[in-house]
Amino acid sequence: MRGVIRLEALTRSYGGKPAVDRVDLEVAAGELITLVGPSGSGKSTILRLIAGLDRPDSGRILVDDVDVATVPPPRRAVAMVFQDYALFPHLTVLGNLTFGLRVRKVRRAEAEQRARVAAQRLGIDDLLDRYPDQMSGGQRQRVALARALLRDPSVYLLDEPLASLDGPLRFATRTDLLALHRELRTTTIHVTHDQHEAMTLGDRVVVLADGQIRQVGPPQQVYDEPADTFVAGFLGSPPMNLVPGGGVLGGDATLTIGVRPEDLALDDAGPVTATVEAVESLGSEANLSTRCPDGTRLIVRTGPRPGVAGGDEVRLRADRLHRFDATTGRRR
Ligand SMILES: Nc1ncnc2c1ncn2[C@@H]1O[C@H](COP(=O)(O)OP(=O)(O)OP(=O)(O)O)[C@@H](O)[C@H]1O
Repeated sequence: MRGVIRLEALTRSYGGKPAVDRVDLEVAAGELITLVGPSGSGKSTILRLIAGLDRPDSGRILVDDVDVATVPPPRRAVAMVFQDYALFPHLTVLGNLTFGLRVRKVRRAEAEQRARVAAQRLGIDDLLDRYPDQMSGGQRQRVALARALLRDPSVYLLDEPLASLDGPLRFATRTDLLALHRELRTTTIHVTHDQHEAMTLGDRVVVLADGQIRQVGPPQQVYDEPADTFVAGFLGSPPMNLVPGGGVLGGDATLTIGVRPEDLALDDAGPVTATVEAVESLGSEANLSTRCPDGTRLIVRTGPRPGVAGGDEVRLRADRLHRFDATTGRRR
């Protein structure tokens, strides 16, 4: 089926250290999947292996049920978009968009017609005569996306395509990406280390650490039921409070107890006593940094204007706890 990707025990090492370590993953036709993980966790390497820009040491990559090992990069049914656009500086937007079509012997008039349609879709049809250095980062990224669109691939591979955009533009482009995917339903693998993108963009999210998959699932599920303490600490900002042994949150030495900042509340009848060390006000909400008598630090998310200040003693209630094995870190 068009757009199905299967990775089987995919492995790639550099200098004896695995960058991608026995990764198994199946991406369904039409799915938008997000790879997240800290810097160096192997996200880009996975994309480069699928695109054929690098070769695995072992394992298989199947695109549309075909083992792509012997298929050279230009003939793979994938289009990759990088963070740094990789546009030709000496060509106009129209030139950049039609270049690949012309190489594939599409006639000029048809190539230009198709380029105009793609440009319209991404809202850059008034920029066709500009050169890359006459555009903003956001506009260049749209050109890169339009160019990927023109390849009509089975699979899009997006490597942090929004990373160089900021603020409202990043939000707008993210929304556009989602709309585009809803319309085209082309299988997309999207790499990011941005929390918001991980939570909002994908049908499923894949959390990577040290080249290995830690968890795969719908974003909300991964957030609500992290498979281990790494995933628990990685998704969420501020991250989940993790207390080895449970301490003030109860539990025992075989457990690490986790509680998300938003699951802690100020409550005069709450069982946990703590001292406020700092209040970080974010306008729509506030984060309190608190410390318990046994030294445990707990971050608490409250609404705006929590009515407490540094030095105040408060009582806390935990509404939802997560239990992890103290030794393995796995969810229990
Ligand atoms: N060409 C290469 N030569 C040597 N080591 C490499 C090469 N490419 C990647 N690595 C190493 O492989 C590991 C994974 O790198 P990769 O770029 O896939 O991580 P990433 O998760 O995409 O990181 P980032 O978020 O920083 O882009 C890192 O330790 C990196 O240093």
